[in-house]
Amino acid sequence: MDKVFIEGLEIEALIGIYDWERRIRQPLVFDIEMAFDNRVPAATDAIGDTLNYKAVSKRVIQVVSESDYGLVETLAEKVAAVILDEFGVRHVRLRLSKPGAVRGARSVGVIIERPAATLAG
Ligand SMILES: Nc1nc2c(c(=O)[nH]1)N=C([C@H](O)[C@@H](O)CO)CN2
Repeated sequence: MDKVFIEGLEIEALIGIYDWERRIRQPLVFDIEMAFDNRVPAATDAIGDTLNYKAVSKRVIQVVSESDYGLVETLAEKVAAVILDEFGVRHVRLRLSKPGAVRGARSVGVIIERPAATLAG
């Protein structure tokens, strides 16, 4: 399956389980891979036929900027759900990095893969 990806999308967020983290905003970095059949936009050369990575990026920035969670797991799940629900994506792989969270580590975080919910019946 083809993919559309967004790499290294840095967004400041209110995130963390400790008191000091509730008082600041911290940088998060998103790497997102979305399954999409790119043959149609390749044939038409029309932006309207694409999974528009700029539109997805803008929506992710909005969701993350307005979010307020303790765990990166919770935020990753929320962002994945928005991509699947609002952009008609059938499968998403999302890596959420929290650089600087652990001294000595370049980064920490989570990687999740979620298929779109299949309809019963
Ligand atoms: N699996 C996780 N472990 C930790 C998280 C998290 O969100 N998921 N968060 C923290 C703290 O907020 C940390 O980032 C502060 O340095 C610790 N472990």
